[in-house]
Amino acid sequence: MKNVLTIAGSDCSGGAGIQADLKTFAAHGVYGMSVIVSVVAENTCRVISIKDIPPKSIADQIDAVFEDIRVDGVKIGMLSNKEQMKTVADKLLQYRPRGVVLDPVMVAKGGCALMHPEALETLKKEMLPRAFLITPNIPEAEALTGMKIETAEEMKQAAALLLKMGTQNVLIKGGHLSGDAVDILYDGKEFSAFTAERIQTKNTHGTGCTLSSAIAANLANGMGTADAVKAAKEYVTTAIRHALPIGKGHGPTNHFYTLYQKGGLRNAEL
Ligand SMILES: Nc1ncnc2c1ncn2[C@@H]1O[C@H](COP(=O)(O)OP(=O)(O)OP(=O)(O)O)[C@@H](O)[C@H]1O
Ligand SMILES: Cc1ncc(CO)c(N)n1
Repeated sequence: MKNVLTIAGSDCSGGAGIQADLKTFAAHGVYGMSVIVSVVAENTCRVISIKDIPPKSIADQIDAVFEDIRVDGVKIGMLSNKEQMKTVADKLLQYRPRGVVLDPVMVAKGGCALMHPEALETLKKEMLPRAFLITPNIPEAEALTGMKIETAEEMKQAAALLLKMGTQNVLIKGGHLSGDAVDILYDGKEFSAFTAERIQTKNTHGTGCTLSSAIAANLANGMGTADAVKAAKEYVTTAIRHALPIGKGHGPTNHFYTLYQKGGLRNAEL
């Protein structure tokens, strides 16, 4: 079995962050581990408070994992501030794990900032060059490039700019545009589009976390980059189509449906 680590924030309501990542890992048959960088008191409606974990504790958690266990893949989500980013970047340089998928989380669904805006430059300089693949949504790609992105052509231009910042692959997610949900992958040589029909639902809490974790798990399981993204896109589309009407706001993605279809769950009520 492959071992995959998520470095991200905790969502106590279970729909996004570390909790979404670990559920996604389990559904992909990989052994999940977690380094918590921030405790976010949030639910499907709002963020109540954010408690950042001190950099020393983040470094210790990363050491605890790497000194003992082979790490076959890493997903990085919410990083709240510059110091946390520098700490994680240093540890990535020290341990040099393969297949780092960086989801540059900036803002929660309801509009609450999960990253301090002044950390943007550190994200660009310290984190992007350490990533095998980054998965920004449209507003994140706009913040990172300074471009306005409204069309597939502009997504491609932004992806090319992001690649120049040092990451090896870029997947810009089109969830925030209208029409089909089209994500565009750029590996420095060619662009590939991954298209899914847009599902009419308000239950989209944790979609980005689900997608990036599924990609990290697929890469760890030995898939090539485009195949890993294709399979992850199919996974997240199914997880949104069958999203759970839990909570009063944006309900979470469903990590059980694919397993259930394959007969992998008994006595589950879906
Ligand atoms: N309504 C939808 N129907 C189908 N696919 C969707 C829908 N909304 C988002 N997606 C897809 O879900 C994935 C996550 O994209 P999205 O742009 O929502 O990420 P995000 O904004 O980072 O999510 P998060 O809420 O976790 O921060 C992408 O593959 C996107 O195309
Ligand atoms: C902890 C956490 N990470 C990421 C997101 C973005 O979905 C969120 N809402 N909460």
